[in-house]
Amino acid sequence: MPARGKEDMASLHSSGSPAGVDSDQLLVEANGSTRTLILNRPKQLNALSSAMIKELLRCFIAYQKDDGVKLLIMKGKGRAFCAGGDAAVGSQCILNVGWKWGADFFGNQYFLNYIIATSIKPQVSLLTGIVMGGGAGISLHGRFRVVTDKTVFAMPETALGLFPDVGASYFLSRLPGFYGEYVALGGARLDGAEMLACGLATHFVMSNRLPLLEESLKKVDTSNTFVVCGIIDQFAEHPSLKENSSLKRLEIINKCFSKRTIEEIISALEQVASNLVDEWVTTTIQSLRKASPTSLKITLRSIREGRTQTVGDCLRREYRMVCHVVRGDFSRDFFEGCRAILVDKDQNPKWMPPRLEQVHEEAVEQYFSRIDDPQWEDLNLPPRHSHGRNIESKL
Ligand SMILES: CC(C)(COP(=O)(O)OP(=O)(O)OC[C@H]1O[C@@H](n2cnc3c(N)ncnc32)[C@H](O)[C@@H]1OP(=O)(O)O)[C@@H](O)C(=O)NCCC(=O)NCCSC(=O)/C=C/c1ccc(O)cc1
Repeated sequence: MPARGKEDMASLHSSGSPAGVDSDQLLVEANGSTRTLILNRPKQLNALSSAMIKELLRCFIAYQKDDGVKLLIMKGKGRAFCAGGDAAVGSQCILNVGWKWGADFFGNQYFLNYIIATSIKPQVSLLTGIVMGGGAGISLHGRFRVVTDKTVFAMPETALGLFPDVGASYFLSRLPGFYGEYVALGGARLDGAEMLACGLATHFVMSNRLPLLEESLKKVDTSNTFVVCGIIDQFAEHPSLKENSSLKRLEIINKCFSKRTIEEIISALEQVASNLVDEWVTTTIQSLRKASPTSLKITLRSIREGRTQTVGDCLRREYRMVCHVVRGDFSRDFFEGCRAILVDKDQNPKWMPPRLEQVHEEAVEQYFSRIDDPQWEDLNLPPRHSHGRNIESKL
């Protein structure tokens, strides 16, 4: 993985396709001083390819220095905003080319997440439809996150043998109480109203009004966030939480997901289930039982560490973790998860080790260590000013 100490784009095109090839996967519309970036792989639910990540990075870096660009709008074509990194192609490339392909893919993606988190130009993401994994990474670090009545958000990586990355240990660990642990471990799906209430989203707009909002935003000629916020406010609504919303169970979530270990979390949930008939508790226990035991343990530690770290620290730590995952150093659950969920689609992954008690503390510890390879380097992120904690719960 090349160092990223400078915002140097030369290395970004060294290992992938030449600039311009696959460029239809990301469309860019210019209107005055706004740029609309459109993810354009609707058949794959806009899953992020290596080419898309490089092109997004090129755009973001160019816009930071371009006085003619004042506002960025990000959206997806079709029924999804973005269902994550392209794990189907990615896992095959890693198997065929080697783990360094994966390290390069994730290094570029996390660098993009960092540039977004520290961007001096405001970004408005129009999050309608599916927003998962890498899709959250390219939007939730930005200043404005607009959700709709059609938004379905999740960080489902523990079901895939991975862990919530793209800076999720930063943005999930800042949610109210232990809601972040709940969302990260069980891959729970949140709707637009829930995202707004917990602070992942900044605005809720009905999906049929998004085209009008977009037209208004395209006329913006300033980077002033108060002005941009004022425009979105004109379209925004304050939806109520559904009766079965997980946010109405925050007391239970805090009690159970604050436990020190996964085993204790599950046992606390089982205790609740024995005294309360609530489908939500049963579903939550089932999701945890179905996920990769290794993923669950490294995820819990990642979210806990993220609570006190900067976004850059979180991404650097996640990069170490993901390099161990793609090397298959301690477990090959990621490859098995991609096979079961995205390639063969039998939905029946065989995790190894299969049981929580077989994932020992020493194995978890190793995911947080440097990679034992003389050519490997930590993710090198340039010092930049973050626009800070912008997760504001409305509970
Ligand atoms: C619930 C979904 C989002 C929608 O379900 P659906 O409405 O029934 O639609 P389909 O599942 O039929 O999806 C339509 C198409 O999009 C494809 N797709 C849908 N998400 C994806 C997707 N993340 N990737 C690659 N094709 C996809 C999906 O395989 C399918 O392709 P095809 O069968 O050829 O029509 C479902 O597709 C789904 O669970 N997707 C996986 C979402 C997910 O776990 N995302 C976050 C984790 S992804 C991640 O962490 C990345 C890892 C990665 C690791 C290494 C790398 O090198 C690169 C990346």
